[in-house]
Parts: sequence; structure tokens; C-alpha cells
Amino acid sequence: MAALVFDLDGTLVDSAPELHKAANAFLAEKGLPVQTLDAVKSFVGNGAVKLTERLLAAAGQPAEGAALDAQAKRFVEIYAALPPGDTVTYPGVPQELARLAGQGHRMGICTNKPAGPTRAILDALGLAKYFGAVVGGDSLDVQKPDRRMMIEVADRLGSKTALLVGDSEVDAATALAANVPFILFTEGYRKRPAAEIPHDAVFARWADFPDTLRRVYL
Ligand SMILES: O=C(O)COP(=O)(O)O
Ligand SMILES: [Mg+2]
Repeated sequence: MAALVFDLDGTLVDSAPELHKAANAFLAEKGLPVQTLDAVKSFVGNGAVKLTERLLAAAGQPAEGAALDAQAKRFVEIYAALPPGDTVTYPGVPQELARLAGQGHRMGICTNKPAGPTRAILDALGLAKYFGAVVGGDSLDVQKPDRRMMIEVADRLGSKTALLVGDSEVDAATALAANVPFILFTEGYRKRPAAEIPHDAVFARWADFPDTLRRVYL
């Protein structure tokens, strides 16, 4: 059975409100104007450093190199210190993960979010027990869409075959690079219409995931 590899932000959890809160606390600390939720959503997908880079660029304060790394470190500190509760699973996610685990699927997480906050969210939501491998944006020296992110998760799960479930262009590119099937969840933070993002199957409600998965393996 192929391992099921899941993206986190915008796929299993709606983390944008909490990222928005952290982004605005970070900007306010620097005396910069705050951002809308939609703007922050559009900055998510390539990890914490890119998110920080996009926040600073949007505020007219571009940063790069070591200066950007230092700013991103501060952003992650602010994010990690927020009280839990704002990040929630999409409806039906806990039930579906329990069902898949019950069927014996090996499951892993492949996210560009740093591994620390990723584990904190999985623990807080009671989901950690479902995942035999968690690879975050700072786990390797590459991030999605590099195929090594996907290969690392499959290796850690001891699985030769895998598929990726994700919400974004970055996930689609990762699956293509790793040559694995891609299932697109449409309710996350993608930037383009779903039809323009290469996928093998698509779904909008987690209650429909069983049928969607069957379509890929028919
Ligand atoms: O943190 C990000 O930018 C994106 O995280 P994701 O890979 O779980 O969507
Ligand atoms: Mg995502």
C-alpha cells in the first residue's frame, strides 16, 4: 500500500488566522503597517523565511541573506509563542485520519513549516499519533518543491511508493518532481484556479477523501 503523505498548512489545518496574527505582531514590533488575512494567505506555502521575506517586501523593507534569516527567526519565535487554539483542522480531518490509520495506511507529513511548530500543532490537535514521519521546512537543507522532501518522508515511513495530498502549487510541483500522484485539496491557500494546478484527483471536503483516493488507485 502506498504511503499517504500530507501537506499541513491549508490541507489538514487552517493555520492562516494564527500566521496572520503572528505576522501582524511581527510587523507591529517593527512599526510597519499590518497586513490583511488574504495577503498573509497569499504569502504562505514556501516556509517561514519566504513568508518573512514577503511580509517585509510588502511593507517596503526588503531583506535578504543573514538579515532576512534573523528576521525570520524572530517571526518564528513570535509564532511559536502564540497561545494555541487559533489553528484548527478542516472539518472531518481527525475522523478521516483515524479511518485511514485503521485501514493500516502508513502516513507522513511533508510541510515547509518548520518542524518545531509543526509538531506543536500536531500534538495540540491530537494528530501526532497518526504520522510515522514528519519532515518540516528546516528538516533538510532543501524545501518543497524539491523532490528530496517527498523522498525523505517515504524513506522514513519505509515505503517505496507514496502519494502527496496538498493544497498548493508548491505541493503539485513537489509531487511532479518526485514522480508520485498528487491529490489537490481545494479549500486551502492555492493562488491559481484548481484546474490550472496539475493533479490526479481533487476534493473540497474531507468527507469525500475516501472516494477521491479510490479514483487515484482504480
Ligand atoms: O509554512 C508554509 O509556508 C507552508 O506550509 P505547508 O507546506 O504545510 O503548506
Ligand atoms: Mg499547504
